[in-house]
Amino acid sequence: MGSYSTSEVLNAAAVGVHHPALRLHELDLKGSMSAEELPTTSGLENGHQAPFVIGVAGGASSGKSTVCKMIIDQLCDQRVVVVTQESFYYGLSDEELVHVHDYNFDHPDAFDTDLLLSCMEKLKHGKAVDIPSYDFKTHKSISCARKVNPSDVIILEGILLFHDSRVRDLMNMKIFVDTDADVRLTRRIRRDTIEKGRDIIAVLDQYSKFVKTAFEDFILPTKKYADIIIPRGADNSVAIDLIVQHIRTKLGQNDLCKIHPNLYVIQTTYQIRGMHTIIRDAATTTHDFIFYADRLIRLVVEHGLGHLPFREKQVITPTGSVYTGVDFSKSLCGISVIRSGESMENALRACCKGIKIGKILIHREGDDGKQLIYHNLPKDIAKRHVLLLDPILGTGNSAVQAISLLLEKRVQEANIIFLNLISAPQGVHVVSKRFPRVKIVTSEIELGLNDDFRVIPGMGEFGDRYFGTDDYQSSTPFFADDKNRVGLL
Ligand SMILES: O=P(O)(O)OC[C@H]1O[C@H](OP(=O)(O)OP(=O)(O)O)[C@H](O)[C@@H]1O
Ligand SMILES: O=c1cc[nH]c(=O)[nH]1
Repeated sequence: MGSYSTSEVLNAAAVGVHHPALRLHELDLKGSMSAEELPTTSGLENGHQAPFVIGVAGGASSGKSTVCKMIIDQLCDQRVVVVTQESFYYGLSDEELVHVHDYNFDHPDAFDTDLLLSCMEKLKHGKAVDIPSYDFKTHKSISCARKVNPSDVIILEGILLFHDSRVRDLMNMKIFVDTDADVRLTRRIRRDTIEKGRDIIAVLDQYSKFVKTAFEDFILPTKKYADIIIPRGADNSVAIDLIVQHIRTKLGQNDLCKIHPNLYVIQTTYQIRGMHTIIRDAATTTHDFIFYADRLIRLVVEHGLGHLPFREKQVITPTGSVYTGVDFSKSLCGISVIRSGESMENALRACCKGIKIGKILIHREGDDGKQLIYHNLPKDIAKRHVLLLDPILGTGNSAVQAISLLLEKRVQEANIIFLNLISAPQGVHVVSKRFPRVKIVTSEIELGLNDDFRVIPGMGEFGDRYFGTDDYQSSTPFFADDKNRVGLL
């Protein structure tokens, strides 16, 4: 870790001052989103938003893959895929194999760049692709070896990625990992002799014959195309933090919490991403959908409860010691928005013994209009903190109807915590603008809404999938014996 803080470097960059932690060429640091620039339907094509493509180039053993890994780890709440240029090595012919030591693997002609371009074109248009794999032992290419799905962020990594202008043109951000030649050579010797068991003379021979000259002739000249040059590669964590901040800004998701301080997105983990992957998959059975939605709901409910006020409380432990803790808030209730919100009642009951739960029914008229048609709320609701339950925040119309009713019943705006599984930025914007003191707790922020006002990527019609009333899963049994799970409509 260098001795510079991220904000120090950002400030330096923002006012155009050179900072030694990174060299900025064209990085647009003024790109943070205002509320008006939040993703809208028009920014999305058939529900697909073009991925952010990052190119990471630099000499062999410069630490490119470690830089990529650090970026991926920090972007763990985004869908990120890495595509390596090495996957696009041409396989060697029998004749080339005989003279493999004379083959220049560091030359631009060693790569099937046309195939790389066609794969990237598909990924950029939101289509899954089959990527080849190159076997470093046999020097053969295996076509269609790995399926890569479209993602929010695509990282392209390789020594010669900036050599071909068509490949460069694919990239939203170009990073050059600039590591000293002696460090690269030392790493190469260590990797090839210790990890690959190769003879040191052969390694040095290849280095001086091909690797060094290719770096000077083809790789180094492409450094000028980089937007960001990272000195010291993966050791430069300040530069990597900055890059991640910039990507987040461009994706426009993290900023939502800055624009709306009432929005709380639960800290993601790979477990949470895994659960989301299952419930978002159209092929998931009703049984699995319920199981994983329930797990996620429980996490959101627990997180939401953490926003309730508390009083300090001391207890005596079995060892006779004093434990200073807190006492749960007692005056609360849940209000579920029929019917999808009812799926969240069990989790709330499991966390808050004996909690009162009221209901609100909002009727959807057409695709956008909503009308409140029924409610049954605790009589003393005005004195309570209210956990409003509805797994989907889309346009925000239903939430606005529900919250308006609660305010009519004299619930304090600051006493409302709206719990949901997924929130579209549009809904967050609408609810927060109208009710800035209502807290919104969610597990993921979505890309936006489609032309039918459905959340995308979303999970389809939540109520139908949870209560088993959707067409494509109608043969799957659901919990007809559980009155909470048979919708009330
Ligand atoms: O933010 P909005 O655009 O208003 O969308 C969100 C609403 O849509 C869903 O209910 P839906 O109307 O699908 O009814 P259901 O729960 O009965 O299936 C969801 O449970 C919300 O209530
Ligand atoms: O995408 C959406 C929008 C509203 N309600 C849902 O269940 N899904």
